[in-house]
Amino acid sequence: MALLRRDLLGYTPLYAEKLDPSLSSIGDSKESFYFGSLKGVLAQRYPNQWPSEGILPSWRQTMECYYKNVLSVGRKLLGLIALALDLEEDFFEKVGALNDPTAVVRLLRYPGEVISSDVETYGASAHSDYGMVTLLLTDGVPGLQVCRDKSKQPHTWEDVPAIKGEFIVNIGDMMERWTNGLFRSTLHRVMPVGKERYSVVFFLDPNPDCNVKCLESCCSETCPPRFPPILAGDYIKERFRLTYATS
Ligand SMILES: O=C(O)CCC(=O)C(=O)O
Ligand SMILES: [Fe+2]
Repeated sequence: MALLRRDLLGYTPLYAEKLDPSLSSIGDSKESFYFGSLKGVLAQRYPNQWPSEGILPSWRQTMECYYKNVLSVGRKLLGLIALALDLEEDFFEKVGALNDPTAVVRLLRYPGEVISSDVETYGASAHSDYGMVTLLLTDGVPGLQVCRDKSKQPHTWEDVPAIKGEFIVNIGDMMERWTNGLFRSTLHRVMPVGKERYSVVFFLDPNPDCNVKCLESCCSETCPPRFPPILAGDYIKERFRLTYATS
C-alpha cells in the first residue's frame, strides 16, 4: 500500500498497534491515518504521506487547515496550564516544547464488526497518551472510557460522553512527569460497541530535543521528583517501540 506508514505517518492497518502491550490479543481493532508537522525541521525529516489530489480532491487542504487551527488551540491550552501551575504563560514555549513541536493528527476508524477470538479485543486498549495534551473529537458513537484513579486496582471504567462542539482533553504522560504527578495522565480505552466509530485525535507532544524535567514548584525535600529528566524524543521513541512491538 502506497501510503503505508513511514516513520508512523500515513496509513496504519487494523491490528498493527497494541496500546496496552501487556495484552495477548493480536492488536487493537482500528485503522488510522496520521499526519504531522507542515513546516519546520520535523516536517522535512518526517514528510507527510498525502493521498493524491486525484483520489481525494481538496482533502489535504482541509486536513492542513484543521491542523493549523487545532495546534493553535493546543498552544493556548498549554498557556492556561502554565498559568495554573503558577508559571509564565509562555513557559512551554520558553523550554522549547512548542518550538517545532511533535504535533500529530490521527484520523481513526473502528470497524463495527469484531473478530471472534478467545482473547479480549479492544478498539484501543487501556493506555495514557505519551505527550503533553491530547484534543479529541468523536462522531458521538460511544466506546471511549476513562479510569479516574489508575492507581486503584481493579480499575473502574466510566463512559465518556461526546459533547457536540467540544473537545475531550486528555493529559499526557510527559505532563505528568513535568508536574510530578500533580497533573495525572488520563488512563483511557475504547471498547468495541458493535458499531462503526470515527474519531479525530490531536496529540501535542514536546519537540524531541526538549528536556522534560520535574518543575521546581512541583517537588520538595519531602516530595522528591518521581521521574528522572528525559529528552522528549527518547521517551516518545520508546513508547512507540513498545506499542508496535508485535506488528
Ligand atoms: O478514538 C478515541 O476516542 C480515542 C483514541 C485514543 O485514545 C488514541 O488514539 O490514543
Ligand atoms: Fe489515547
